[in-house]
Amino acid sequence: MRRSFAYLTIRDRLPTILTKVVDTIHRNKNKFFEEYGEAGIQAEKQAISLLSKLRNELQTDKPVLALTDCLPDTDSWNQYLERQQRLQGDQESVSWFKSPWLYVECYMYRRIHEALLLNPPISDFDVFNEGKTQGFTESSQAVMSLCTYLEGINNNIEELSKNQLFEHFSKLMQVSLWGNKCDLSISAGQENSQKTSPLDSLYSLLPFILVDDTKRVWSGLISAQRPRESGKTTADRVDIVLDNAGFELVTDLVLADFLVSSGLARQIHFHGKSIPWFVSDVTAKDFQWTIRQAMATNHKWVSKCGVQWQRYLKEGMWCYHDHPFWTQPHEFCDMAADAPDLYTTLQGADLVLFKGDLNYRKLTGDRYWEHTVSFETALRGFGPAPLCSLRTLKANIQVGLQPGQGEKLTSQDPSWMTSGKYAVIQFHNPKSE
Ligand SMILES: O=P(O)(O)OC[C@H]1O[C@](O)(CO)[C@@H](O)[C@@H]1O
Ligand SMILES: [Mn+2]
Repeated sequence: MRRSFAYLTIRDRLPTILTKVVDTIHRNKNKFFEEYGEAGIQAEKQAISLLSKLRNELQTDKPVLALTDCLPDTDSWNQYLERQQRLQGDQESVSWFKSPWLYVECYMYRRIHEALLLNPPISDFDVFNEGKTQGFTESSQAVMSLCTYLEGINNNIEELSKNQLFEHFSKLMQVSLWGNKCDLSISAGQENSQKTSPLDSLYSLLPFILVDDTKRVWSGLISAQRPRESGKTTADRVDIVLDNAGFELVTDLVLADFLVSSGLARQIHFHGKSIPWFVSDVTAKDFQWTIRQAMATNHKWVSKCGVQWQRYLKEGMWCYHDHPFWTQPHEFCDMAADAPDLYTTLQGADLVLFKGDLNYRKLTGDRYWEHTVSFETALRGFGPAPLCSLRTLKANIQVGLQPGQGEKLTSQDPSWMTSGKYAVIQFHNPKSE
């Protein structure tokens, strides 16, 4: 694994992220003092010392330790560790550099959370909050042009033909896809916002979409349409398994708005993270903050979108959920056994959109599959509902390509799988295969 992308992530990117976390906590010392007095200062010191210890364990390849906090998922994490220890033969060998990349990377974020949880006055401090809010603020131009575009569609949505609706659907899927470039984990927390209008670049980005199943996704949604109580004929529910806050979340909200206002779906269920995760992932707080922020923006169409989104939530057309499974290291083919309630929830959807790279790694079990292996094979039975991954490539894994396509890409651009420059819109319908 030396020199591999996984190795370099653990050696370089994760310690950098931890150093930034320590720095963020330290910079907020005065705030903790103002809020909690001396207890706040003690908590700050204690959390920093736990995080420094964590960084040292990582850098010196120490064994992975059991969690000591008491969250509902603590036991499950510790059982997962025991399973790894059994698989690898002994306790010592489950260490940072000798364990699956997906596991240790998820574990690091869970340990960061533990360090705060063990220091009660500051336990709900989100160490990644600043970066996420900054990501939104710095993308304001792109947010404005996107909301203006949506207003243009919504304005005469009743008059649009099926073909015109498909064109808008396809564009907004692509916007949401490219929104995934803006994550803060790949850049180790370095600013990574969207400066220009994504709509203007869609055409020139088309050659970078390696698999584009948009038409299949569309057909799936159309075939799920039924007459509803409202008098409209729509599919019932689209679920969006969110990835990053900031610009990406806005692209997802815009897509969700379009799905509802066009009558393609009656309801949208969003799935976010219950703890701060992979630097920029959406938590309930980020979700609410983004909508409030949009409402308060001094731009007619952005604030109109914000007000509409709030109304959708209030009236139940949109709902937000989180589930501890999303912040565990499990591959999604384990979901039916390890989180049956979540699996059952997803089964109620007509379509589940999985945003981002980490979700792709979990969908495909983060294995080095041959590039020509089908998406269905890599899912290994996971298929609660028709599903689609919208992912820019940021990890050494890609399935469902044409024979020779991967080799050609490697010869043209050796970092094609990790640069975030390429993307896929990859669909699987468990019901039709
Ligand atoms: O936000 P995303 O798209 O899931 O990306 C998360 C990033 O974190 C990584 O796990 C690397 O740390 C990559 O897979 C990816 O670059
Ligand atoms: Mn992410």
